[in-house]
Amino acid sequence: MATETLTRTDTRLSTFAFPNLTPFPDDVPTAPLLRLSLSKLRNEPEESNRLFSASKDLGFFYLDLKEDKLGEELLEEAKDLFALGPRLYELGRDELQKYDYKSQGSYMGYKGFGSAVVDEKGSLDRNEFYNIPKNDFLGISKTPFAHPQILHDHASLIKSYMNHSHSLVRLILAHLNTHLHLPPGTLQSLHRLDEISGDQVRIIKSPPQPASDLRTALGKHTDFGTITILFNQLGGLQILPPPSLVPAGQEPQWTYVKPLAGHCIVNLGDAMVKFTNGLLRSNIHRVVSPPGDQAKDTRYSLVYFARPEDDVVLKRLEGSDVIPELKDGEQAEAMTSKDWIKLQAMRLRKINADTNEEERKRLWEATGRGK
Ligand SMILES: O=C(O)CCC(=O)C(=O)O
Ligand SMILES: [Fe+2]
Repeated sequence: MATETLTRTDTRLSTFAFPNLTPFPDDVPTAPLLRLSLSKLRNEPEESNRLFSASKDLGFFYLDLKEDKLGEELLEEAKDLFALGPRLYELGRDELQKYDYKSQGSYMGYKGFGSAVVDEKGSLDRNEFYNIPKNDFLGISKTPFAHPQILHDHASLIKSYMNHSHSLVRLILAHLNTHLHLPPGTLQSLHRLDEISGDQVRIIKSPPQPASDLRTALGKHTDFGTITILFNQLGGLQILPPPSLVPAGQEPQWTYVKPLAGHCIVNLGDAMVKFTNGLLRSNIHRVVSPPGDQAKDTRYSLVYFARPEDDVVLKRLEGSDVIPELKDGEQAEAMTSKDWIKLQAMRLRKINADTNEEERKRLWEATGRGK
């Protein structure tokens, strides 16, 4: 009996800790994300109120996944996908480049290292990532892309992770739907698992940077979709807090989000801002070199992006007395989710080896993301 308990405890520890990684330094300021619990969210109305507050104030929160069946399945699968990451990138950049579908107008598949603009100076990114489309892995696409064999070898893990992430997203949407006083099921009906959308799993790799030349790995942005579920093990993610959360008289400072074992980080994307006419927040964030000694480690990061179905028009939702009205004379935008995500995902990747610095600066300027 004692042995059985010990074994079980050991397994749990290996799931919830960050083994073999340099700890996050304790002298670095960290962002004040609310810490919510999935198991409490299911039972306690106060936890649901905190979720709504976090979605309005910062648009980012931690979600403790422990002691919940869905949560623990996600933690287990996230751990397995973190183990898959290095094996995927072992294929090498030349091999992975075959799966870059930019020339076909798609952001799915591989994005090579240093192939997107990250700031107003026209600097290039310091990461590579692979976007695994839900459409392809759940068999919804009529014309799936080719993907590396190692992803197909782990298709059941990837599918299960997509299913579970999507369930978590729909649970969060159900809470938001209630607080927004929308007709029952409104948000969920725009995010059906089996419909074509830009949903994807992203596995990111950022190698250690030269200590004398630390740069932004992933440029500042808001996420374009609905809800992002993020697993971090090393620091590097930073948010710029909104003025409402900064003490009077101080300027907002980029602040690290400390990864917490057993938790995911949840953030809201632009679609939620458009659906709620600005009531909910999609906060600006970026990825830089991890803090302190963590900078020497290779950083992997795992993301699930949930986005509205392709045909959904991103505009204020009807039927709520909580969502602010459009101002007099203000026109509702009429872009579909498909067009919005594609525009945002591709605009900083419109470069090649010949694109000079001036052109890269202009591309950044055109995004309106500022300095
Ligand atoms: O790697 C991270 O922590 C964040 C990644 C991110 O913001 C993104 O891929 O949109
Ligand atoms: Fe992001």
